[in-house]
Amino acid sequence: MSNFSNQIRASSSLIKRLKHLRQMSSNLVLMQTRSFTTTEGQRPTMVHKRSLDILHDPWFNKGTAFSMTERDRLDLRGLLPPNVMSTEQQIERFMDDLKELEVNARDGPYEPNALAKWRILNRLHDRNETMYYKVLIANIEEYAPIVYTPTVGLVCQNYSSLFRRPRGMYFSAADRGEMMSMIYNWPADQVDMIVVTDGSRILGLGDLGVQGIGIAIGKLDLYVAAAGINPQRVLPVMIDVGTNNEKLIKNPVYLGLQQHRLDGDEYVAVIDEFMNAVFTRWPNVIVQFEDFQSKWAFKLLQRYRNSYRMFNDDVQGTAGVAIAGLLGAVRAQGKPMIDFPKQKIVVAGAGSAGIGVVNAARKTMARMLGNNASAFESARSQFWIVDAKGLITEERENIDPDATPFARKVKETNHQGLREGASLVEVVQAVKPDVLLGLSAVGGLFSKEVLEALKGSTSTRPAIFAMSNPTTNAECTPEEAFSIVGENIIFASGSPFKDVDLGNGRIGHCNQGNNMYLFPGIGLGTLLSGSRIISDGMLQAAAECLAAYMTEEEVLKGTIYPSISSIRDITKEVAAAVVKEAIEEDLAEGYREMDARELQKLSQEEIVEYVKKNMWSPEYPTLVYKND
Ligand SMILES: NC(=O)C1=CN([C@@H]2O[C@H](COP(=O)(O)OP(=O)(O)OC[C@H]3O[C@@H](n4cnc5c(N)ncnc54)[C@H](O)[C@@H]3O)[C@@H](O)[C@H]2O)C=CC1
Ligand SMILES: CC(=O)C(=O)O
Ligand SMILES: [Mg+2]
Repeated sequence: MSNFSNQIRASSSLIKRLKHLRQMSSNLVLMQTRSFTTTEGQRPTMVHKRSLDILHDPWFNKGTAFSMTERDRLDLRGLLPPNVMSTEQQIERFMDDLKELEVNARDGPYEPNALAKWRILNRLHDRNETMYYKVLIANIEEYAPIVYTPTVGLVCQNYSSLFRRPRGMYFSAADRGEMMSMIYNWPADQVDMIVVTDGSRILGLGDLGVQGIGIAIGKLDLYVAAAGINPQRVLPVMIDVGTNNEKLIKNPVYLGLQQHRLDGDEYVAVIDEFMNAVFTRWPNVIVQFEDFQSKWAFKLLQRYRNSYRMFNDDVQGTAGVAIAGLLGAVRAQGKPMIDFPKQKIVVAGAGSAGIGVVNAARKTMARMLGNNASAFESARSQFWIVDAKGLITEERENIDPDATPFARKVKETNHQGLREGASLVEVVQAVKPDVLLGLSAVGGLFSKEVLEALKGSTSTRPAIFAMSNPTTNAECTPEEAFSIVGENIIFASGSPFKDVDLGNGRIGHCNQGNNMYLFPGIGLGTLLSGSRIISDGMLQAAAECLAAYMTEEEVLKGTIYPSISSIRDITKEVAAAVVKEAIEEDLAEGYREMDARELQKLSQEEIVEYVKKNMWSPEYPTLVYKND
């Protein structure tokens, strides 16, 4: 009997509790409903979350509509693009995107499936990082062109409408004086790798302002997939100092600051503040500068490279990849690498990438010639640089200081029948180069006339590097190169192209000459060596490792770069070469339990093993709840 009455008592108290809970939840729904039909003077909604947890909660997330005071109150500052939007603007942006998708799906002005694939992959990235990277690694050949060049270019061009869930951090000109506290809004305690851009020159697509964050995200995808950097420890960063792209300034749904770019000391002060903030919070982080316009790329590199762990991928990564390819082209002619200083090289483009390549190639030649002043001078004379104004000579007015060392001397140009501003065709006709290398961002620059002129090359196997990105900016296609110059050429492009069918079972091989073969290994090697800076020697070791990766048989067949399907293996080797060089230069300070003394003791094989062991792989860990 007493048992029975106990049960009655228990169930009536349970019913009371349930009623109470139901009342509470309907109050909550009421509060939430009210908070979403905002009216002035309305009671606020209490949230027990902060930072990314709010942005990832569909109940509370307002995306770009969070006001600046809310961003400050909820630790959201820096986690969203700087432009605060109204609900109407958000809906306009969303509808634009929806309609764009319909247009793309109907007539495919670019590559409609590529963008659709990016959207699907991006959603997977937001839902489940482990699965995302498993898919990416297993299908890298198919999906690198989606998360990286060329599709990432299209993504950046359309980022204001594609933007859904924020990824990475945004620092803007309006955040001056606040960055040191903002950096602590990032939820991860440790960050190993940052890719930062100011959006001023995204691939060959020009100034895309805040939308350039897409390139930082794409590069970090390769850091995870190729170098095995833990995805919880990467951080894409956009420094929004405005944009000089008038279309974006006028676009009502643009996500960034709608003002012209800061310049001069004001600009440098913003970048300085950012560098100070990130290295204060994460002293061991590595910062890769990406797609900064040439004007700032070199200056910032010189400013920071001796005091911070940083490098500029467009200047230094591209240079290393080009050198590996140029050495491969020498071997493909059946000559030893040491013949490299005899190569005549015409370069179209004198920006961060072009000048980066000629500087590094000149140093490589000089080293092969004895590494003295006369070797350095002699190496200079192997390069002809053509920019938007034609051949660069001493007679150029207002010559860019970075190009000055390569300006041809008047007596040399006279001797060759050339002159200041000579066209690319004239230069190729007169020089008869072994190599024609394009980093101009001008699609089709290697026209029929230019390629016809290259048929006069004195090389037994002329090499064409159409390295500009994305695909439409390539200086020529492999079909044009093989059909006009001949089947015996070496061809490489920055974005992927298919091999060319030359008939009768013969294939014209299309290499991808892209800094993706080096930057992941440079970053990983620097991290695992614990080097405080990234030295020229470490970059050179990376380039030489890539050059040596290809066998004699492969280069003779015209394959001077590896297939992207082996990028994880190449990256491991490149990283090991970087670690070894850092040890030899006495820069290595160690990483975690591997201190500097332990590193010194490692053999070549042990270094490779050490690198391999520290590469993250996408496997689900067992999760256990811990109440801190
Ligand atoms: N394959 C790869 O790994 C990489 C490719 N790139 C590509 O290189 C290109 C250039 O990048 P940056 O040097 O940073 O750009 P930039 O804008 O600083 O330089 C472009 C250069 O091309 C020159 N140019 C323009 N029109 C020309 C013409 N008609 N003839 C000859 N030269 C001309 C300009 O005067 C300038 O010197 C971009 O398309 C970029 O995507 C950059 C880095 C890596
Ligand atoms: C590949 C690369 O870094 C660029 O095109 O800028
Ligand atoms: Mg770049």
